[in-house]
Amino acid sequence: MAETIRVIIAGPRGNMGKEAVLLVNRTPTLELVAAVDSRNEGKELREVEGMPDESARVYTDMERCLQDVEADVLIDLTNPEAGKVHMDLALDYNVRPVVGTTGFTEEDVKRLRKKAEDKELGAIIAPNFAVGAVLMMKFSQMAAKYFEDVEIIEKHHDRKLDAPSGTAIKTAQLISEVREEKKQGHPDEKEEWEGARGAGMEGMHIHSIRLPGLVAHQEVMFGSSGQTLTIKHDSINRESFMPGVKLAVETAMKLDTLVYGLENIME
Ligand SMILES: NC(=O)C1=CN([C@@H]2O[C@H](COP(=O)(O)OP(=O)(O)OC[C@H]3O[C@@H](n4cnc5c(N)ncnc54)[C@H](OP(=O)(O)O)[C@@H]3O)[C@@H](O)[C@H]2O)C=CC1
Ligand SMILES: O=C(O)C1=N[C@H](C(=O)O)C[C@H](O)C1
Repeated sequence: MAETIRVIIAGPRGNMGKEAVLLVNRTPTLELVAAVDSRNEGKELREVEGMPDESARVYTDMERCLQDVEADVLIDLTNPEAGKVHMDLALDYNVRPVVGTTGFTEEDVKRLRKKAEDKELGAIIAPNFAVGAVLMMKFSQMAAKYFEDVEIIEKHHDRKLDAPSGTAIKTAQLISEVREEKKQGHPDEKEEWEGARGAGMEGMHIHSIRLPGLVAHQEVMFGSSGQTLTIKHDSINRESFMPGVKLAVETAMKLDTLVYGLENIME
């Protein structure tokens, strides 16, 4: 039988954290050894409303948790500020971080990769754990070889803190690997209302929509003479992300570097 992976979850009451707790709870090869929350210090997780029957202790201080508990992997699903601090601390304490939290810059990723490699630890930052979303990004990268003009439209629930989404940024980065920089639209185009053309990266445009009722959705729309191509993905619940979280936790145990993006570990 495979060895059990000891997991800490940061953000267990959040939309994603809740699903991650259920994932670990139902997976025999994973063991929840602690949770890091912004409240509920010292409780057992099962005493926290909405949590399953897990005896793992809740900490409000990540460093204290890492000092007290023997763990293999930290799953972080919090917010950009906390996520960065947590990831650094996990590496300090030889715990492999699997981070779904978005809002990491390219500089953050570079610095953290160096730290993971210095410590010979696996680490994963995945802007999107949904397999379909990863395929949508890969297909968009393929399409970008044939279409120079592209607009990314990402749509999320209105509780989301960061814009553009981590997925939209990653999509633009993957496209930019195969596409020459190009200013799109009319050369004399002028934004009459600031923001009308969205955010920009190397001439690509990213539009962020936030509405109650949405979960996580993205369309990558390409256009050339006489045709458009739209590649679209929808996550209609947070369970959609969990197979990717499990894959990332298992893979982090075998790596000695930081991987940014699930496409790098999907067979
Ligand atoms: N990679 C992926 O596939 C996905 C990534 N995400 C990303 O994951 C992150 C979380 O998303 P989501 O679950 O929707 O957000 P939520 O706001 O629902 O959950 C975040 C949780 O983190 C808690 N938290 C905040 N600060 C700390 C801290 N310092 N220590 C411990 N817990 C803390 C919050 O507690 P409190 O409310 O008390 O502040 C809250 O319970 C976001 O960055 C989002 O973009 C989301 C979906 C998929
Ligand atoms: O905040 C979210 O909900 C999501 N965040 C990630 C992102 O920023 O891309 C992944 C997914 O889109 C859901």
